[in-house]
Amino acid sequence: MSVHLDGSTRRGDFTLELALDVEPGEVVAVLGPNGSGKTTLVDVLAGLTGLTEGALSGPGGGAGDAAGAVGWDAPASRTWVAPQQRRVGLVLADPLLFPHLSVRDNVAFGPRSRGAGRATGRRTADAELATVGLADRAGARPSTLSTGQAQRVALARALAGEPRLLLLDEPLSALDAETRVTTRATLAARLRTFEGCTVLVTHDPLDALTIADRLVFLDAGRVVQVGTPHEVVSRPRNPYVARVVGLNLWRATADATGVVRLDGGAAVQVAEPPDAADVWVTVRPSAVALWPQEPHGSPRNGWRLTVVAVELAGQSARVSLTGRIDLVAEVTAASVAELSLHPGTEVWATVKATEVSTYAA
Ligand SMILES: Nc1ncnc2c1ncn2[C@@H]1O[C@H](COP(=O)(O)OP(=O)(O)OP(=O)(O)O)[C@@H](O)[C@H]1O
Repeated sequence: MSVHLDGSTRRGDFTLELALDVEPGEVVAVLGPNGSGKTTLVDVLAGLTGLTEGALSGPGGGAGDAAGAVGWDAPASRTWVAPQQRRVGLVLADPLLFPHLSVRDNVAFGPRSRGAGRATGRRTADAELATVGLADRAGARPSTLSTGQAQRVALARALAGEPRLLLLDEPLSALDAETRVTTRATLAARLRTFEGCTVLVTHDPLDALTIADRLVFLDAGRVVQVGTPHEVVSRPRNPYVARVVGLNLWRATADATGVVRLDGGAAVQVAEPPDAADVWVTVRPSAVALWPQEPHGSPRNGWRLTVVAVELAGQSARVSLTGRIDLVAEVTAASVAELSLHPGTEVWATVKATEVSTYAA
């Protein structure tokens, strides 16, 4: 049974207002800048914060009403289901394992607190630990686990309680880069067989793109874009979303002759005239070429711009430029040296018309 939220809540001056559906078996990733309301959303779903308006419904708590949705929170009708009755599993950045219990007893805690006997609780725990590759650490104390193992135990503990809604709030953010890769893979594999609803809050686009079926972007307490990873990557509709997926994005208007003019004035040559007047324009950073002087030759878009920042990552670099337009270019590390790219350097940036994509805004 799905989770359905359509409502708002207030925290001080901040208002979170959104509609969100999560289907069984679906993983929805929630992304957004700091302070956009991601944790507030998790708190609302978990029952730690109440709605001020609207309604939230989720799967029924007992085995018998598993097929039906029940109202979890609706201030107008004074409906309120307490957090412990919502069948919600929660995993945070900190695994928060009980230090005095073995790994097995940590994981058995969920089923035991729902009334399972000692033997059943331990059997459930062992089965869950096996699914996250930790069957051999069942007897260990949490203090002897690596950070990645501890987080996998936290996931097993949340799932051993057979939640209908699993909330993962930055579950990988405290891990180092290498551990993050392996833990992400374990998480993705485990979630593929989880039949309940999952909401994953993350700052990392890679988590969202590799684990989630659908992405929801929040900004200032509102949803700014929803889509599958493919839709979001190919057609961002918000500057924050474009930054996350690493694309240059502008709003623009197209006239009857097909000339595309960016908000801010610069005209852009495109290969195919857009089929709408109001459009989004995108350019991949790797499609931007940088030159010391104005290049001559094939028709292309060219602007004289000033370097604002250079970020090196391995053999490539992202170069932020400003001037007639703001643009990010991705060039080789060798070009950074050849063109002496550093804040203040003036360069020519060019983009072929065939590398400019447009779609209706
Ligand atoms: N208890 C509170 N009282 C008043 N305001 C709050 C409270 N908790 C959060 N806020 C405000 O609500 C807004 C949203 O916070 P929230 O923690 O949901 O954002 P977030 O997207 O999770 O941010 P981050 O990525 O930094 O964790 C912020 O402006 C924050 O200052």
